[in-house]
Amino acid sequence: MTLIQTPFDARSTAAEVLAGVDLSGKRMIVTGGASGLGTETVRALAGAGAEVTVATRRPDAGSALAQLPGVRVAALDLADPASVQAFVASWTGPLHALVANAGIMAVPTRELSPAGWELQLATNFLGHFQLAHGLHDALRAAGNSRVVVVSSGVQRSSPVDLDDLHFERRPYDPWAAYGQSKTAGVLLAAGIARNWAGEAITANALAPGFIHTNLQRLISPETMRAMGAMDEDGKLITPEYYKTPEQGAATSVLLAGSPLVEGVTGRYFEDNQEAEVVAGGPDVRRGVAEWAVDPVAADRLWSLALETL
Ligand SMILES: NC(=O)c1ccc[n+]([C@@H]2O[C@H](COP(=O)([O-])OP(=O)(O)OC[C@H]3O[C@@H](n4cnc5c(N)ncnc54)[C@H](O)[C@@H]3O)[C@@H](O)[C@H]2O)c1
Repeated sequence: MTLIQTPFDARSTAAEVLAGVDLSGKRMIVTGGASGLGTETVRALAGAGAEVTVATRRPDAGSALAQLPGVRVAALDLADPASVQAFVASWTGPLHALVANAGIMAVPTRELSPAGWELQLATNFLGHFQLAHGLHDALRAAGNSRVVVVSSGVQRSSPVDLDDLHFERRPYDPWAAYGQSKTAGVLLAAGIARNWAGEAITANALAPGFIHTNLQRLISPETMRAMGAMDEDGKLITPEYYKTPEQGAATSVLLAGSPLVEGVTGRYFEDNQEAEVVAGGPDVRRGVAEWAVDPVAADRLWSLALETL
């Protein structure tokens, strides 16, 4: 399979990726759009003319973005099925792109969502699964639509344990739970590509790179120091390999709006390029793990997630 290449690289910004692209008339949703990468994703998509809904747990946090032309803010708590249902019920008309960007990382102890699911899986994967299914008709109605799943390089470290999704049988580990939820995101894109093929709905996943955002707030200082992102006095350092939020949002907007990936589906991107399939492992630095694009795992996870609807 030939990997898809674009003229952009790790340092390209979201605005650069969409330069000259006209998204007027396109209706898009960015979950978790009121902070970090989501905000830059919203800015770039709206800057290219799209009508963007910022789906956020705290609508007041999106009030500055709501001043931008074409941007509106709506309440959504992905961990709460009733909130997802209410968001879906309030949506009318077609949907051209759903950017599944919201996420939480490394919750220190095992927490459960209102439905009794492990919180990182519930937020990062199951909530987006429910949202995509609830918006399926709207995606179909657009005639040509895209689902973009913001995953992470940690998909290379953690397969999904299909027999113990919620850490009921194995000891809870904050990183294994985050990694599993991000692998599940890649499998979600694969599942949509497989199950909704023929409906003109494409789905792709991506890793944005490393970016200082609120996401790291639950990481221990020891881990931040080990990552080279904090000094001995607790001051944040920006290592060479970190991106700015504008660069971190670039691959999301490439997949949501660029004509360069028209019709592309079921793929995984890093730094604005499609990445190759690799054997997973904690020391692997690039690519998508075999277990994150395994069609059998995608189908099994799809079936398990359907049971939660
Ligand atoms: N920053 C990085 O280095 C990095 C690396 C890899 C992947 N990612 C992924 O990028 C995405 C964006 O993260 P970010 O770095 O901008 O962090 P962030 O914390 O700024 O953004 C995450 C957003 O998700 C929202 N969110 C969390 N729980 C939610 C819920 N239950 N319902 C609705 N919204 C919820 C938060 O309110 C926030 O707006 C995440 O999916 C994250 O896993 C980030």
